[in-house]
Amino acid sequence: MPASRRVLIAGNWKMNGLKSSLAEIEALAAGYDGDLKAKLDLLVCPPATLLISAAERLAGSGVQLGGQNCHPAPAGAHTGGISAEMLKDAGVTSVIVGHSERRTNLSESDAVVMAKVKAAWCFGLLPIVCVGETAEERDAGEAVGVVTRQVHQSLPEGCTASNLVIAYEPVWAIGTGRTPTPEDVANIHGTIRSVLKSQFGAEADGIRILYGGSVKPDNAATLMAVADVDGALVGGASLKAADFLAIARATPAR
Ligand SMILES: O=C(CO)COP(=O)(O)O
Repeated sequence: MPASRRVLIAGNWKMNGLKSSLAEIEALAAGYDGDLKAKLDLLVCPPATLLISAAERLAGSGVQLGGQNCHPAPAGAHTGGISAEMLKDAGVTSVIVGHSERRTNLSESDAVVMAKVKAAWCFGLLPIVCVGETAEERDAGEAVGVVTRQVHQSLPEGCTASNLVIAYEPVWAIGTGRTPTPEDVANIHGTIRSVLKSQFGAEADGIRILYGGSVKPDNAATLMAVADVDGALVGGASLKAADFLAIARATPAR
C-alpha cells in the first residue's frame, strides 16, 4: 500500500453549524490523540462562516480543516462565491468539490467540477472530488458507467497521489441509513481505481478513494475494511465529535 494512501476520515457538516458548534471542533481537536494520529488523517469541513474560528480552535491539534465548495474563478464579480484563495486564507487545506447535492440541486456539471479542481490546485488546496450514482441509475444497472463517466470528465490532466482525493458517494446512501454491500463498494472502488490508472498511470495506485453515504460508528469497521477504501466522507455522523471520533476509532489500522 503506497504511503500516500494513509487513511483519511473526513467530515462534511453541510449547511449545519452555528458558533455554538465550535465546541464540537474543540472536542475533535482534543480527541485526536496519539493512537488516532498514528492511524489516520482527520479532516473536518464546517460551513464557511465557521472556518476562521475553527482554524483557531484546531491550531496545533493535527486535525485538518476543509471547505465544502469553491468557485472556479480566482476572484471577481461572483456574489456569494467563495474562492479557493479565500479558503486558503481562512486556514483550509482541502476542499470538497462536486458533491451530489451540488451536482443535483445546483446543476453542477463535470466540466464545472473540473474547473473547481483546477482552482483548488492554483492555491495549493487538496480537492476531494465526489462521484456517485442515483438510485434510478443503480436500478438501471448504470452505476459503473455513471461513476466511470464522472471520474473521466471531472478530473483534469495532472492528477497525482498528493493532489487528489476521490469520494464515492452513492446518492441513494446519503442521509438514508442505507449502504451498499461491501461487495458493491469493492466493485465501484475497484472500477474507480482502474479508471484512474487508465488516466494517470502508476500514480493512480497512490490516490485515496473514500467511501461516503450513511457511514456511522457501527458500520465503519466493515466499510473501511473493504479493498480500495482509503477512508470515509461522513455527513450526519460528523456533526458530533463523539460520533465522528468513534468512526475514526472503529476504522481498522493498516
Ligand atoms: O453526503 C455525505 C458526505 O458528503 C454523506 O452524508 P451522510 O453520512 O449523512 O449519509
